[in-house]
Amino acid sequence: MSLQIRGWKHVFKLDPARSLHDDALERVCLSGTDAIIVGGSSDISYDNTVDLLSRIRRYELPCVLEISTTEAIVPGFDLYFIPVVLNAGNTEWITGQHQRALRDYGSLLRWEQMIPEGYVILNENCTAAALTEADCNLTEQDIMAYARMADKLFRMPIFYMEYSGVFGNMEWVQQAAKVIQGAQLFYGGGIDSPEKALQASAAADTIVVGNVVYDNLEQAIATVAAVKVTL
Ligand SMILES: CC(C)=CCC/C(C)=C/CC/C(C)=C/CC/C(C)=C/CC/C(C)=C/CC/C(C)=C/CC/C(C)=C/COP(=O)(O)OP(=O)(O)O
Ligand SMILES: O=P(O)(O)OC[C@@H](O)CO
Ligand SMILES: [Mg+2]
Repeated sequence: MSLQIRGWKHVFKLDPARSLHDDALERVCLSGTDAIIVGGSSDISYDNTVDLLSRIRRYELPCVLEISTTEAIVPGFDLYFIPVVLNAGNTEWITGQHQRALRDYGSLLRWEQMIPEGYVILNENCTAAALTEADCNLTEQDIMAYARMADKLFRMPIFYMEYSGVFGNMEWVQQAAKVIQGAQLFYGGGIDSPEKALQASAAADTIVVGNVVYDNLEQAIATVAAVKVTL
């Protein structure tokens, strides 16, 4: 299993607050996806995160925690993604919680496991937009500025275009891919078929597939083969 995120084309995002039968989890973990991200924007607890991690650990694939609350930072993940919501209206989600976490635990961290994500939330109706009070009323130029901010100004390893719940504007994703150089472009939101997976994968480096795992498992599994060439 590879922890080099650079090579990841497809990842599933599983939500500790939602239930997934063992058989479904097995199909997800054996699907050929590059990694599992554990994360969500509401009702995430230490207990439901530990539970999901231990179930995923039956399988040999990378497992990443996308931190959404300090109360649910569970040891034992391969990597930790740390969202920084660049278009958050409330600075708690840009530096506020991060500063307090670093103040309290900064000297104990294994930095090689911590990967910051420059997030831009683009679906104004998603839970994360409400939580972070994100300004989603953005033009293409605004978004490209955020892409450059993540990539060139802050040199973040990941720029994440987050449309959680709806399929986004692929032209904007393509434009972002053109303006960033060092950062890896993650796209997530509304991928619920192989066709959409292919479209998103043509624009972004890594696609993130979430809700469809819970809504239509067959379609979710089919997104993997759509973007990953098996030799
Ligand atoms: C053992 C160990 C590793 C110790 C580490 C110690 C430690 C404390 C390290 C801290 C390092 C650090 C700086 C942490 C940051 C702390 C923190 C809480 C930061 C805030 C992160 C943040 C901005 C969260 C916002 C929420 C967010 C953007 C979530 C994104 C994911 C998302 C949109 C998921 C989809 O959610 P879903 O619920 O599915 O939503 P829908 O309803 O739309 O489907
Ligand atoms: O749940 P969906 O809409 O697939 O989005 C995936 C992911 O980007 C959510 O953080
Ligand atoms: Mg979701």
